[in-house]
Amino acid sequence: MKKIKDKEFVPFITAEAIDTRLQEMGTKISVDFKEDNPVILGVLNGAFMFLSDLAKYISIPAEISFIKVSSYQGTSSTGNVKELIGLDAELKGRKVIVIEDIIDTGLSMTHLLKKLEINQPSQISIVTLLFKPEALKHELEIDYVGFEIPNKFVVGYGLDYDGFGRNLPEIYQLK
Ligand SMILES: O=P(O)(O)OC[C@H]1O[C@H](OP(=O)(O)OP(=O)(O)O)[C@H](O)[C@@H]1O
Ligand SMILES: Nc1nc2[nH]cnc2c(=O)[nH]1
Repeated sequence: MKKIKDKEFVPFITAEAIDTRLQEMGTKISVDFKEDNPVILGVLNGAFMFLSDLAKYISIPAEISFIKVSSYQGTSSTGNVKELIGLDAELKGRKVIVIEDIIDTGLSMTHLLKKLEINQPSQISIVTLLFKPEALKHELEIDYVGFEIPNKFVVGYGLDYDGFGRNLPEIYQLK
């Protein structure tokens, strides 16, 4: 059991299970983008730990950068998504790989894709560590999913509850 602020969380995905899955994902991405010099864009804040660990298993030349969009406060969606900030890589004609920690309703990713498309990349692929199929409200084609999970709030491994819990090396589920 893990108490974060006022809520209790139970262990859900171990650090070992995450590492094993990241090896598989990194290997697949390395094969699929071998010739492409892709631009890998991590979505802050949540994806910082996922991308830093995943990147170690990506063995091909790739540009890595981070961008930021935010829509969540506490444990439920506020529905309003902020602007995209921090995009410094040239995307025109390039293959872009977007790295998210979680796709829940799909609102953030839908919004982000619209913003990225303005920059005319040749392709955008979506990678997410966690995906809640039951929560999805916006149609999305997700190319690489680490774990499909039930529609329950999770923290750890980059994911926060009110800013806390991101540093936990494993993932916990709301009790
Ligand atoms: O599919 P959705 O329902 O839109 O939810 C997913 C989004 O929520 C989280 O970000 P958040 O806005 O909490 O920002 P953070 O990454 O800084 O924690 C997560 O990183 C995704 O971007
Ligand atoms: N921490 C956290 N952020 C989210 N953003 C969307 N869904 C979630 C979730 O389950 N946990």
